Amino acid sequence: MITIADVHKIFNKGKANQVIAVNGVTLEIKDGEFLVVVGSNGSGKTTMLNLIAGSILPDKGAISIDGTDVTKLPDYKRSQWIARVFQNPLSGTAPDLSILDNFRLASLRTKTKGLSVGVNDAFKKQVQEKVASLGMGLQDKIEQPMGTLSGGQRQALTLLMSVMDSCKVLLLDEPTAALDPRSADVVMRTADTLIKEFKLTAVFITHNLKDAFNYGTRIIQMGEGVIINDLSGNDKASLKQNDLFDWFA
Ligand SMILES: Nc1ncnc2c1ncn2[C@@H]1O[C@H](COP(=O)(O)OP(=O)(O)OP(=O)(O)O)[C@@H](O)[C@H]1O
Repeated sequence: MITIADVHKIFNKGKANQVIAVNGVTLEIKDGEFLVVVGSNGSGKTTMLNLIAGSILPDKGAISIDGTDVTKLPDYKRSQWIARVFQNPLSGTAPDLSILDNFRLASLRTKTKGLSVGVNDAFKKQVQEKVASLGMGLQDKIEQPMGTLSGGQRQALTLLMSVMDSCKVLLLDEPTAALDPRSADVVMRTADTLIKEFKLTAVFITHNLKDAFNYGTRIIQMGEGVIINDLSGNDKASLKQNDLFDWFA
């Protein structure tokens, strides 16, 4: 469970260009919940994600993960719980290294989920099987440098690598924004499968209302640094796509 209690974030405090990016958000994200976050540009979505990840610290309020108060912990100390996939497919992988070596690096990061670290054939076979599960035909290219792959292929592999370790929380910041519709679809379906398979708690920021409608167990809308809509369970399931468009009217 992630608990966010009355969290505030102000940039350039006291200066002419002060921005209240997050203005007192209180939110409990349950274990296994797949939370979709929508909202207009500048409404505070990425700031909220950064606060959960620890890449920025709040000015006020508290954040805990699994009962541990992480409010003052920097991001590298929160990485035992949290994996993150960014909008830019170039983030998160080493372009000059092969797919296989990128998996080796990822498996060294923490204790792995179902993959033993190694340089042997067994490790290679395990990586090939994992990569084959994406259905992108990349299992025959695992010796190829990561930088030679398309954005969609890289993003799908980044997802796979990010959930291999013992993380419980997956943060997705517009992971498909730079992808063509077909690749975006593959990446979203991969994310959905991995979230369910590893019983992850996920927070997914998107401007794509179709994805916001199709994925997730709960949806919130942010506006001017606060939560202005919050639907889960049957309320999320019975939401119509047009209702979602109306949120932005
Ligand atoms: N490092 C920063 N320094 C100053 N202002 C910032 C910083 N980061 C974010 N802001 C401001 O905080 C507000 C919220 O930004 P944030 O990126 O969280 O919004 P967002 O909802 O993710 O927007 P978008 O949909 O455009 O990505 C914006 O006004 C933004 O300009």
